[in-house]
Amino acid sequence: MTRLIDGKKISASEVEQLAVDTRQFIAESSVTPGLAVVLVGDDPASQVYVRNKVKQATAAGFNSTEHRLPEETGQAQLNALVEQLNSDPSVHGILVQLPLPAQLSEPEIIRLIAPEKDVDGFHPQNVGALAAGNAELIPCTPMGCMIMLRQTLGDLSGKHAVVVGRSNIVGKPMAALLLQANCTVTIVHSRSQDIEAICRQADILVAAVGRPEMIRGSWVKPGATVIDVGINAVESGGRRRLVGDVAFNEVSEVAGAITPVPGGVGPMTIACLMKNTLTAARQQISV
Ligand SMILES: NC(=O)C1=CN([C@@H]2O[C@H](COP(=O)(O)OP(=O)(O)OC[C@H]3O[C@@H](n4cnc5c(N)ncnc54)[C@H](OP(=O)(O)O)[C@@H]3O)[C@@H](O)[C@H]2O)C=CC1
Ligand SMILES: Nc1nc(=O)c2c([nH]1)NC[C@@H]1CN(c3ccc(C(=O)N[C@@H](CCC(=O)O)C(=O)O)cc3)C=[N+]21
Ligand SMILES: [Mg+2]
Repeated sequence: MTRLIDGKKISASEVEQLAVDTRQFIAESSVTPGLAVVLVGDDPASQVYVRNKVKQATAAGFNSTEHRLPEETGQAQLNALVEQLNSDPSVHGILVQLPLPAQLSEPEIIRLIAPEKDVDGFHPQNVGALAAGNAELIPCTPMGCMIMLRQTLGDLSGKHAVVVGRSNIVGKPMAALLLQANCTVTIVHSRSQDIEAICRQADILVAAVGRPEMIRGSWVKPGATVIDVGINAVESGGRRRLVGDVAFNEVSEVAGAITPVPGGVGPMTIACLMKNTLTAARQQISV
């Protein structure tokens, strides 16, 4: 029988522990961690994530603020907001929801965020620290995947991990964390050849592609652990629903353990954002 990795449940227990740690932090420091989420435009999916983030931040005992800017916002205007948040001592974590509208530069805004407040872990300084194996602020989605993998498998040493996708926000940091955990890591992407055969070698298969149900049952080694990062909205029978990058029904007949969509990686991402916010607050008050 395949084991379901319940991200909703694991994230709830992470947030519960975090609320305890936060209460203690506030008692000792008299500082309440603050998270600022910036949303440019009105992408409906982003609005869902932002709402979930603000809700979880409140549950963890943080102050949280939401900054909504119109779709046609210019770079100078967004830069000014980030600079204001950088210099606001009540804000310990800043998250700018991606992707940004086309007229705005993502690299420019990511570089502008104060590295110690970069709770996404996307600033070049934090990316460098991750590559060197000494990061404090680790990208939330890969961190959430690692928590689920450790809970499922324990020590990951020597396992062959295959990551499908090489984005800066998921694939690359995921591969870095798996390497740090002593896995043998293979990354495949849109130019790779014979992806199926490579996936079939994986003890750990992480799909972060953005293609609905691309990974089929025949691509998976019996007993493998499968982590599905994909969040894809599809229409079926006139209804909109979410599916992952993994064909869940097929793959769950082969895999040893698998994450569902929804209820897998998504809630873990938000729990890890909260963990990073507390980490950031700790670092900022200790200087
Ligand atoms: N659950 C969560 O918390 C989160 C979920 N997501 C979801 O995860 C998925 C991936 O997100 P993200 O990393 O931002 O996506 P990107 O679009 O930035 O990257 C997708 C990656 O997949 C590769 N790819 C695309 N098509 C294929 C193919 N046919 N075969 C092999 N590789 C392919 C691309 O290759 P190339 O580089 O060559 O173009 C690229 O590296 C999306 O569904 C997204 O919604 C994202 C973030 C958080
Ligand atoms: N700067 C930045 N950082 C991000 O971390 C970031 C981002 N931009 N842009 C978009 C992606 C996507 N993302 C998700 C977060 C939570 C869920 C989530 O909570 N999903 C739930 C519910 C989903 C639903 O019902 O819509 C689930 O999978 O069960 C999904 C996706 C973070 N991202
Ligand atoms: Mg992207």
